[in-house]
Amino acid sequence: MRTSEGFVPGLDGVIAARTEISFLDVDREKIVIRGEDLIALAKDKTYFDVVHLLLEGYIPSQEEKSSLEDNIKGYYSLPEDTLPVFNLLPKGMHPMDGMRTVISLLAGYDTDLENRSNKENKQRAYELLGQLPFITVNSYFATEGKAIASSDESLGYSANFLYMITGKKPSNLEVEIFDQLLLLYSEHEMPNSTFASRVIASTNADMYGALTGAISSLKGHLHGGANEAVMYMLQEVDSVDGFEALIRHKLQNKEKIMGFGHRVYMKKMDPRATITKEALRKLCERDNDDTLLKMCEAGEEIMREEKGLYPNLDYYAAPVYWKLGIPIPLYTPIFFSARTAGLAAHIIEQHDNNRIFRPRVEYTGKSY
Ligand SMILES: CC(=O)SCCNC(=O)CCNC(=O)[C@H](O)C(C)(C)COP(=O)(O)OP(=O)(O)OC[C@H]1O[C@@H](n2cnc3c(N)ncnc32)[C@H](O)[C@@H]1OP(=O)(O)O
Ligand SMILES: O=C([O-])CC(=O)C(=O)O
Repeated sequence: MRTSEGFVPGLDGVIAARTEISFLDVDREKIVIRGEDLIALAKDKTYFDVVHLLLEGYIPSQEEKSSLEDNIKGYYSLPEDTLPVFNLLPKGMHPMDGMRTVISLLAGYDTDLENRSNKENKQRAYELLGQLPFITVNSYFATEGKAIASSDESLGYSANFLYMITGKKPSNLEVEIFDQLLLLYSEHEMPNSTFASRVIASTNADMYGALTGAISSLKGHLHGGANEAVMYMLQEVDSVDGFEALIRHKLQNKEKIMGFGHRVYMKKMDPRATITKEALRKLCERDNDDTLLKMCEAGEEIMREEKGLYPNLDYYAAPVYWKLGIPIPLYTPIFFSARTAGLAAHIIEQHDNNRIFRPRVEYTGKSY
């Protein structure tokens, strides 16, 4: 819908940036990242392949990937004097708000904060990616009143991330599935959070500021917060019949069902959801219990029949997180942590070729 003055509610379909980073090619069911298809990459590449692709522009060789992992491992911990801030986070605060606070604080530890060069920005992004598992997990633990967890540097990035969350050495299957989730969440063109970060970066604000804006955006239930909402909904019942009745009841009450619909995919399945559905199937097989899969499939069926709507990534990601033993308040923080690779690429691109965002309005106020 475009009004006579050119106003498009929600900027639906409006082109807001020229980018070399990514594009959703819905017709060809591809999520194009610097010329590669994320959906194809999800089958045989890892999160760090995509981190390298996003920040360096190409899929790394095995050697380049190992050196990237080693480099990022060097940033697993935070400056010692930032640690007390975790204890100051109020109990019961959502960890997304804790993360927003800690990332904001890190700006004060950047000795070259006003440097927006491509090289310096990339270095910042790598340091943050190294620090994010610590920030994510401990923002949750602190707000739960639990002791700070430390990293295990003998483990790979995804294995360590999962280990810090659960306190158990994860199996190969668990690491593979968790890494694939990080990869799938890493970048998605111009969602609200990416737009928010580019708008902030366009004032020449620093990366920490742009990322804290993105965290705030991503927390909302219409965006990243949906994965937590999906799991709370699944927990309301414990059977396929119960879930069907719940969804029908919500639809009758004209409630939105979390995990369905998407501004760009609209009446099509998010291709990432097909992959997470498969991951859920594997975890259900491992547990010899397919209740969660059957519940989700029943919800999918009702939404297709009643609304012509399909799952987005968050719908099947939620039960996958659950099966991996991850507490629900960490679902959106993990999304943000993975997405920092894509967000950083966008912030860097904005800084490298900037014009401040400053749109106009259609005035509907009192006459003057
Ligand atoms: C990884 C991610 O961040 S993906 C997004 C995660 N968010 C969610 O899962 C939240 C649920 N989904 C939604 O709220 C929406 O589909 C959004 C926010 C994702 C997209 O919003 P928009 O593009 O503005 O679509 P909009 O909300 O206008 O929906 C269009 C129509 O479909 C309906 N609709 C859209 N999503 C849903 C839903 N999940 N449940 C029920 N109805 C829905 C709307 O009510 C509207 O119906 P109407 O035309 O009769 O009024
Ligand atoms: O693209 C969007 O609007 C939301 C989304 O799926 C994502 O950020 O992964």
